[in-house]
Amino acid sequence: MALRFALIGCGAIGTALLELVKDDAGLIAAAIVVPAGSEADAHTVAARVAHGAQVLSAVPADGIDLVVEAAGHTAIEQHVLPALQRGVPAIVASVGALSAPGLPEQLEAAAREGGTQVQLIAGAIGAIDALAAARVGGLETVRYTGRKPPRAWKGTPAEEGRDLDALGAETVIFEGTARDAACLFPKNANVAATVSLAGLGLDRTTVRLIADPAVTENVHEVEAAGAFGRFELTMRNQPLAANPKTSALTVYSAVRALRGRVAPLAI
Ligand SMILES: NC(=O)C1=CN([C@@H]2O[C@H](COP(=O)(O)OP(=O)(O)OC[C@H]3O[C@@H](n4cnc5c(N)ncnc54)[C@H](OP(=O)(O)O)[C@@H]3O)[C@@H](O)[C@H]2O)C=CC1
Ligand SMILES: O=C([O-])CC(=O)C(=O)O
Repeated sequence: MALRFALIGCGAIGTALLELVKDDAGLIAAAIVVPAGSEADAHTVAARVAHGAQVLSAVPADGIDLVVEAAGHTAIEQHVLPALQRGVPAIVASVGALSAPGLPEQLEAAAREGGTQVQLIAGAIGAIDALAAARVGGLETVRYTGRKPPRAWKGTPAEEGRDLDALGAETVIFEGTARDAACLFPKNANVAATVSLAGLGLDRTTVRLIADPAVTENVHEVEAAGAFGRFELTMRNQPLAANPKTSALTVYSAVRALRGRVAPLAI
């Protein structure tokens, strides 16, 4: 039987995800959940790539096997927690939401109450498997650097005291913990939270965020060292045309997680 999923958020990630899975026999987009007042755009997307999906402002109480969150930090408390409590598993892209004190514990409690599980996807970053495995042996340092073109930092605290359009050279816009990065840059530093949750935690992972007029990609670097040895990872991700803050790889990561729920052999 096909898996009926509810997609939360129908922006750059959500729309691209629906396009990619529209012909998957094992997956049915049963519902698209968007904020009240934003239904019109979601109906247009549904008519194109998700026939039969209901457009709603909450996850339906029945008939949903899985929720896929691609909306933003607020959607975790609003939609993911109640779904988990009802026993519906969840795939989450807005990993930075877990920087809010208490939210990881609330997610765990909700999943336990519902006898289910919440899966945090790797999203725009790689080597999360290696990092999480390395943690078993003990990690010493984990450093993450996120570098994006200036336009990707529009609408964030990076604009305070500087004109992003006038940057002539790379500029460090944040240095600190993964927790503060994820909290201050909710649409740009989910990856910082993901790296930290897989590795040394939100308060011991050091983060630098850079606006760089010399790059066109979203460049993510991780340096990790511990009992396992060390690794250096560089990702040069293509941003989505629909949202320059978001890498296309995030969509593919969500699709991979979704397909992994029904594939007879998953990798
Ligand atoms: N893990 C990772 O590597 C990455 C994670 N992300 C996460 O994914 C999120 C979505 O990214 P992207 O698609 O590019 O963003 P967009 O802004 O393009 O789309 C967000 C969509 O979610 C909707 N939305 C916002 N809040 C809610 C809510 N509480 N409930 C339901 N729908 C909601 C928006 O509706 P409206 O337009 O009406 O506000 C919009 O349809 C980011 O905010 C970020 O948290 C992003 C990139 C990488
Ligand atoms: O998509 C990316 O390149 C990373 C991103 O926005 C995030 O970590 O929130």
